[in-house]
Amino acid sequence: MIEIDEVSKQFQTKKGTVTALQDVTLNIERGQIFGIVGYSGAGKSTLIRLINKLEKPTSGRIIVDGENITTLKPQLLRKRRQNIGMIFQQFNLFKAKTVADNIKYPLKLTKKYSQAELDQRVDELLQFVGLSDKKHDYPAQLSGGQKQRIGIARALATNPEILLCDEATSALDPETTDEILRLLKRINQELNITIVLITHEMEVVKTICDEVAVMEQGRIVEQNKVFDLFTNPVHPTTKRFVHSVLNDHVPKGVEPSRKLYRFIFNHQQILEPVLSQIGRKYEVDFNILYGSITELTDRLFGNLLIEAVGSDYKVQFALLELKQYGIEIKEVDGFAS
Ligand SMILES: Nc1ncnc2c1ncn2[C@@H]1O[C@H](COP(=O)(O)OP(=O)(O)OP(=O)(O)O)[C@@H](O)[C@H]1O
Repeated sequence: MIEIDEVSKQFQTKKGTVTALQDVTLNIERGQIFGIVGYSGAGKSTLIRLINKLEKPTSGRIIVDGENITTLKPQLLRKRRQNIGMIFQQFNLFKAKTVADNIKYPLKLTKKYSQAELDQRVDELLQFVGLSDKKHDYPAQLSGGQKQRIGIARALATNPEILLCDEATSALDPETTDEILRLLKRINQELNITIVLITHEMEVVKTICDEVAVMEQGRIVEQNKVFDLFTNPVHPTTKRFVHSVLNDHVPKGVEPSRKLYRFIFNHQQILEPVLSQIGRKYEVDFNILYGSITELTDRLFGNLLIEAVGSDYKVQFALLELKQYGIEIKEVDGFAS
């Protein structure tokens, strides 16, 4: 649905040329919630702003719904933009307009609707985001979460097929963040809208994304389905992001001389008491030092830090048999992982 093809973007500044994006290629399929994660300055905002041509690429092509938007004439571009809604970290509501007028704004630009139709659409959207009672309020009378709901209602007004979210929950507390993420999930599932979101918070990716690209210094350093990226991160930056939410560190006070392993397993094995069975068979005690079971895109992901106590060769046999159950086992060498 969205193809970003070898896109680079440079900004000319007083201090010289800044390269914000370098040869970025990305394919975002219809119906997905696609996350783009990276630290500050990685190029996320620039990338998302290219999708609705708020920025123009220096080179490369951006194809949305089969159409090259990089070469679109202004009039057609205005029309195509109605198909792409956008929400922002700071909500970007018009302070002097009521909630209803904020939501009507993009519809009025199209000049296609009667007053009665505008009012009906506002009512529908307010009901969808759960704020029907705020219709005549001004943004200053709303909480952050409510402002973002209105931002979302406004972005959905023209019935877009794509919703771009620029750090949409970064200004919100964790509870409100959860509410907004649940609303985004509903938008994706009930309205079948493809969502592209940028964030520096891996928790957001973990909660709602299907697929994710990790950015660093203007490049995509890794891209994968969320489950695969969390269970098997490859690039050091991805590992740092993943570790930030999985808390899979070695607890303080564990001496480096002990035999430690990281066990990674999925839903199937969680149900089976393989660890105790195999431990008994080979006279190996498995001590769980740290464990987490995380839900990722509706699948469970188990991650245990385990000490194996037993003679070396029996431990090796036990580990071999555990691997046959599909458990991935990594030796934790000097606690570096
Ligand atoms: N309009 C601009 N003019 C000059 N440089 C820019 C401009 N926009 C972005 N940049 C630079 O491009 C690089 C990428 O910025 P961008 O805002 O896309 O990153 P980001 O990952 O979204 O970071 P943040 O989360 O801090 O916004 C940075 O070095 C930034 O300073």
